[in-house]
Amino acid sequence: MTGSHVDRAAAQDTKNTGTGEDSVSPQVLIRNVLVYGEGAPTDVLLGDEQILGIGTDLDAGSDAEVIDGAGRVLLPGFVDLHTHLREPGREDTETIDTGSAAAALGGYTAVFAMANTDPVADSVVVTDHVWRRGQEVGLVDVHPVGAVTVGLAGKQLAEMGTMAAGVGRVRMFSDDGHCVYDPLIMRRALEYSSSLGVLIAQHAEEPRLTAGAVAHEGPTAARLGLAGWPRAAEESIVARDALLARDAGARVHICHASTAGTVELVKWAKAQGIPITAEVTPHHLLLDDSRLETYDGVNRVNPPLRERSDVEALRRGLAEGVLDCVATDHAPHAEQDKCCEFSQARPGMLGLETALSIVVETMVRPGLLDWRGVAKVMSERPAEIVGLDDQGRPLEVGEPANVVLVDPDAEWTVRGPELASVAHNTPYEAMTLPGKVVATVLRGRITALDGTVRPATGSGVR
Ligand SMILES: NC(=O)N[C@@H](CC(=O)O)C(=O)O
Ligand SMILES: [Zn+2]
Repeated sequence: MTGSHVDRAAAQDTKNTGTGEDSVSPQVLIRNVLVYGEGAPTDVLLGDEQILGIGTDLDAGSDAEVIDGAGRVLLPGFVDLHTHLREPGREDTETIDTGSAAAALGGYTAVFAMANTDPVADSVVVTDHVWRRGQEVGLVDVHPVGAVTVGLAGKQLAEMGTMAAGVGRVRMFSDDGHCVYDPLIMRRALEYSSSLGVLIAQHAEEPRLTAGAVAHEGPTAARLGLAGWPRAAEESIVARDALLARDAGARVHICHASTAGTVELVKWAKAQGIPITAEVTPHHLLLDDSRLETYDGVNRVNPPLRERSDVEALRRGLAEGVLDCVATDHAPHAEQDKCCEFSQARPGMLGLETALSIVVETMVRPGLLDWRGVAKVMSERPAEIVGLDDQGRPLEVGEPANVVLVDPDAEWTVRGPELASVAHNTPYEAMTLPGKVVATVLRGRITALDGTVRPATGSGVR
């Protein structure tokens, strides 16, 4: 049994024996905070399930932990639709424990753990394990993503229905890391997903166009002698899948949009009424392929860092709502898999603990998003896209007590070894970034405060 369950049982006892106001058990009082960064400072009182009160001079009683919210912004807890936690299989790079810690420190109250583990999450045994382990750790809701095809091999549909019906209630399926390339398989997956009420998330990469590719196809890769990944490899699949979704009457979600053309295609598809959604990663909002000059493997990622014009288009697309949300594509890799020659380095970079700061740097500071906009792209839209009704909810009395407290003015310097992940492959090493998560609260329980994780009692988190 997890600590949070124990806490809830204790709170339940209080409810049963207490009287009147005492019967509610407040856990956390945040004083003088700007809700969504707007209006006048107010107090927010969180119970073990719900937001109990928003107003001035709230009285929490002696049980509650008080957090100073002055100068800080309160948002709904973040939801990440794209996280690689590497358990089972590569626990030398990340585990559900360490990844959950990174998520809590990054302000997340729910993450979606991608299926490219070993064994692949193509069966209910694996997806239920991921969910259960996440609940035991108790720092963030770890929703398993199921594979679309058996072994991510693209040949045969996985048992999506069984995974959706399991304890882990899989809501999203993806072969991420691989594209569901065969259009017939993709069409069947979309048809099946719409009858199950689940979502297919596509890693859009036309594999014949990217064979051997390690970097964005452009002048930089040409000069550095790196094999190029053309924009068309992504865009052709985005266009194809929009059309397949239209015909199937199914929703499709585009993982890690990286080109200006993808933004245009998603915009076009939405204008046709096609139920398409898309995410963008923090690294594609900040970094471009000039990073490759050093041949440092830390900058290798799929899809690759593009050109400045793509970065600008992605920012605009996110600001305008063409791109729906930010997803980290947190992808831990071992030192030995990153330090080698650029072309040999594994693609992927850490993202959970730095996502908010990159969004502040690329979207808030330039005036492209206000804090309500940040709540939309990091909490509300991702929760809506996967149909989570307990996350990304408005900060109102009676809504779930899943929140993140942000210091918009704090600056911090990123040091890979200080991050909670087992692996250290952050592309922001030694960079000073704006905006810091002060506290994360999941169902009224503080999971991270002032840069320290608060393990649930008995969770076994190290
Ligand atoms: N993004 C990456 O470069 N790598 C991801 C897979 C993926 O998201 O495509 C990984 O699992 O390492
Ligand atoms: Zn991917």
